[in-house]
Amino acid sequence: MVAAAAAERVVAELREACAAPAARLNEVAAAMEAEMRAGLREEGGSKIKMIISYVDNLPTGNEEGFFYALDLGGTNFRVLRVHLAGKEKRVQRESKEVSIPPHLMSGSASELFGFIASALARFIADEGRSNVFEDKQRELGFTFSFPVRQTSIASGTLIKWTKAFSIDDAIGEDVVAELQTAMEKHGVDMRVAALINDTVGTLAAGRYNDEDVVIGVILGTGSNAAYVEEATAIPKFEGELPKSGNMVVNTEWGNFYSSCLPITEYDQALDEESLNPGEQIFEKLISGMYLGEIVRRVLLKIASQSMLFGNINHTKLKTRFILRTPDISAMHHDETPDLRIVAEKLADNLKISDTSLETRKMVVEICDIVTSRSARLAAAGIVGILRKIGRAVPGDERRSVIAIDGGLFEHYAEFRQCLESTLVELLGKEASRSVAVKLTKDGSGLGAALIAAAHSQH
Ligand SMILES: Nc1ncnc2c1ncn2[C@@H]1O[C@H](COP(=O)(O)OP(=O)(O)O)[C@@H](O)[C@H]1O
Ligand SMILES: O=P(O)(O)OC[C@H]1O[C@@H](O)[C@H](O)[C@@H](O)[C@@H]1O
Repeated sequence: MVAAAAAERVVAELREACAAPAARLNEVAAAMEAEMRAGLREEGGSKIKMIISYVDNLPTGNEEGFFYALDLGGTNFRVLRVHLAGKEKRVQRESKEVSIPPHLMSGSASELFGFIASALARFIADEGRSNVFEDKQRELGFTFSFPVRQTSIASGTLIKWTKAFSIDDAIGEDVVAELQTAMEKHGVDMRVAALINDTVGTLAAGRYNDEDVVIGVILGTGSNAAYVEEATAIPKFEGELPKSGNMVVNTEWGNFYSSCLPITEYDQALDEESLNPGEQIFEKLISGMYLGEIVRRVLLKIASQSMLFGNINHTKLKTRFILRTPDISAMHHDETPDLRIVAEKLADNLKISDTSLETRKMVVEICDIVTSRSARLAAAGIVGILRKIGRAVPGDERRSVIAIDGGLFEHYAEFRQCLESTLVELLGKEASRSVAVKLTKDGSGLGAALIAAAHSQH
C-alpha cells in the first residue's frame, strides 16, 4: 500500500539518523570526557559548566537531627522534614509535594520564591508547636535543579533557566538570597545551610547507603550528572584544598554538544522552537521532557507524507508536547495482542483512530528507536565520566556505583534496561562486573538534609 510504504520510509530514515552503535557511543564518551577536562580547566572552558559544588565531604551515616529540605525540580516542588538518626540510619520523612503552577515558570522571581516560602510556612504551621527545635533555628537544605554558579556551600547565582522555566529577573541573582528574602516576608525563621543541585543530592543519598557511589545521575524531566572529582584535578578551583581531597562536581551535562551526536531533523526543529534554542542539546536528546515530543514530530511527518492514519484532523498532532513521555512509555510497554493501549493513546492524545495492527506496531517501533537512542546516549555519558575518573577501566578492581534518580529512569523499564545493557556493551563484560547502577530515590530530599546536616551550625 502506498501509505504504508511512505511511512516505512520515514521510519527507516529515523532509524538510520538515530543509530548509536558502540563505535559512535565511544566517540560520545570521549567527547564528554574531553569537555569535562575543558570545563574543569577554566570557567567557560566548555559548554558543560563543571560547577564546583563546595560539597567536599559526603555523608558518613552518623548524621543526626531534624533538617528541612526544599526540592525545586522541573515539574514538581516538595517540602520535607527529615529526621536523621545516626548509625541506625532510620530516616523518617514527612513531605508535601505540590505541582508547580505553570504560570510561575514564566512569572517573576518574587512570585516563584514567594510561592516556595508560603508552602514552607504552611508546612511548618501544620507541624504545630513541636518542641524539637526549642531555641535552635531550623536548618534547610535547598535542592535547586537548575544551573547555578555556586559561590559557597549555601550561595550561588542562577546561570540560566532550563526545561520549562524562563524567569528573566532571576538570572544572575543569588537563589539563596531570593529564598531568604521570601522566607522573611512569610515569617519563616530558617537558615539555608546548603544549596545543592539534585544530582549532588542523589550522589549524597546514594553514598549514605553505599560507600562505593561515585556518580549521581538524574534522568527525569531534565538530565544531568554529578560525580566525585579529586580536588587537585580541578585547575580552576582557587579555594583551599579540602581535607578530604575530594570535591563533588555538578557537570551540567545537559548542555553537552558534539558533532558525533546522532541528531535528527526532529531534534533540530524541536530545539529551534524551544524556550532555549541552541542550549541543552544533550538533554533534549535524552530527557523525559522531550522524548514524547520527538515521537509526536515523527508521527506528524508520517501524517503529512501519507494517509496512513486516514483523513484526520491534524490539530492535535500539531500541538507541541501533547504527547508526553509517560504516554510513549505506556505504548512501548503495551503487551496486549492487539496493542489496545497504543490504540487508546493515539485516539485520546492525537485523535488518530481505527489504526491497523501494522500501524500500531510501527508506532511502537518509533517509540523504541527514540527511547533506545536516549538510553544509549545516557550510558555513553556515564562511561565518559567513569573514564574521566579512571574507573571501570582495565586493571581497576574498585567497585563503582552510579546512583540514578528521576521519573524517566524509575518508570520507563525499557529505557532502564537499554541503559544498563549499553553500559555492559561499552565497558565490556570484565570491567562492567565492577559497575553497579542503583535507583536512588529522593536524593533531592534526603541528600539535601544530609548535606545540610554536614554544614549545620548546631
Ligand atoms: N511512567 C513514566 N514513563 C516514562 N517517563 C515518565 C513516567 N512518569 C514520569 N516520567 C518522566 O519523569 C519526569 C518527572 O521526573 P521526576 O524526577 O519525578 O521530576 P523532575 O525531573 O521534574 O524533578 C516527567 O517529566 C516524565 O518525563
Ligand atoms: O530533576 P530535574 O528537574 O529533571 O532536573 C534535572 C536537571 O535538569 C537540567 O535541566 C538542569 O540544568 C540540572 O541542574 C538538573 O539537575
